[in-house]
Amino acid sequence: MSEIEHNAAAEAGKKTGPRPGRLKKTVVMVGMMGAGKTAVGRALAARLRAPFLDSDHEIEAAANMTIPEIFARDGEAFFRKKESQVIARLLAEARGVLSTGGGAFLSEANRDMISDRGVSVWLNADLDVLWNRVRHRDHRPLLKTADPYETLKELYEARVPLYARADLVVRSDAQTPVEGVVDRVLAALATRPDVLEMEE
Ligand SMILES: Nc1ncnc2c1ncn2[C@@H]1O[C@H](COP(=O)(O)OP(=O)(O)OP(=O)(O)O)[C@@H](O)[C@H]1O
Ligand SMILES: O=C(O)C1=C[C@@H](O)[C@@H](O)[C@H](O)C1
Ligand SMILES: [Mg+2]
Repeated sequence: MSEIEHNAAAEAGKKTGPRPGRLKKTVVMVGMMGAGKTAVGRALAARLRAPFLDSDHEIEAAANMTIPEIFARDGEAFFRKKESQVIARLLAEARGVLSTGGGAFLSEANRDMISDRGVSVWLNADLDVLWNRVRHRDHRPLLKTADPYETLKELYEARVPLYARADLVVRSDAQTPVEGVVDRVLAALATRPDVLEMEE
């Protein structure tokens, strides 16, 4: 068999292997800002042909304000209340992929809702990777401090033990493109027939 034929056969073989099928629970992406919850969640939903939901986006749409505007006008506690309400609504409404905001999984009530109706996936990235992804953007109000790197580091260190309570952990590193991280999430979900049916 020529190399081209061999590659074609390998491709065809891949297509006949088990493929992701129906979602039985909502896949909930959790983790730090910049981990890729939105980018990976959207691409994962497309691969699963499932609805994509993003709690930050839904909060902004419902308030007709941006997240920095909500923090500035109403404060973080108000934002967190809205975030919990939106997550409850999205978990009840659709079965799909739900990307949360970076602080959503810190609340015990949110974690309980998520584990009742979904499966949580922590996208875990090293601090320097997170920093490189968030440093040039200014739409994250918690990083509007005199030393945003230090703030990100403090948030990271305080939050890691809580993110670690997620059902599944997937690495989101600097070398792996979004679709590669999606492959890792799918591989993790393939170990959970209670969440994702696989099709021959
Ligand atoms: N694996 C990756 N490879 C390259 N770029 C990535 C990867 N994952 C995320 N990014 C980029 O990093 C930036 C931050 O990603 P994203 O907005 O998805 O993070 P997030 O976890 O949703 O953050 P937040 O909690 O603030 O909503 C985006 O510009 C995104 O395209
Ligand atoms: O990490 C956080 O606490 C946040 C992350 C973003 O997704 C937004 O939800 C908001 O900027 C707060
Ligand atoms: Mg996001």
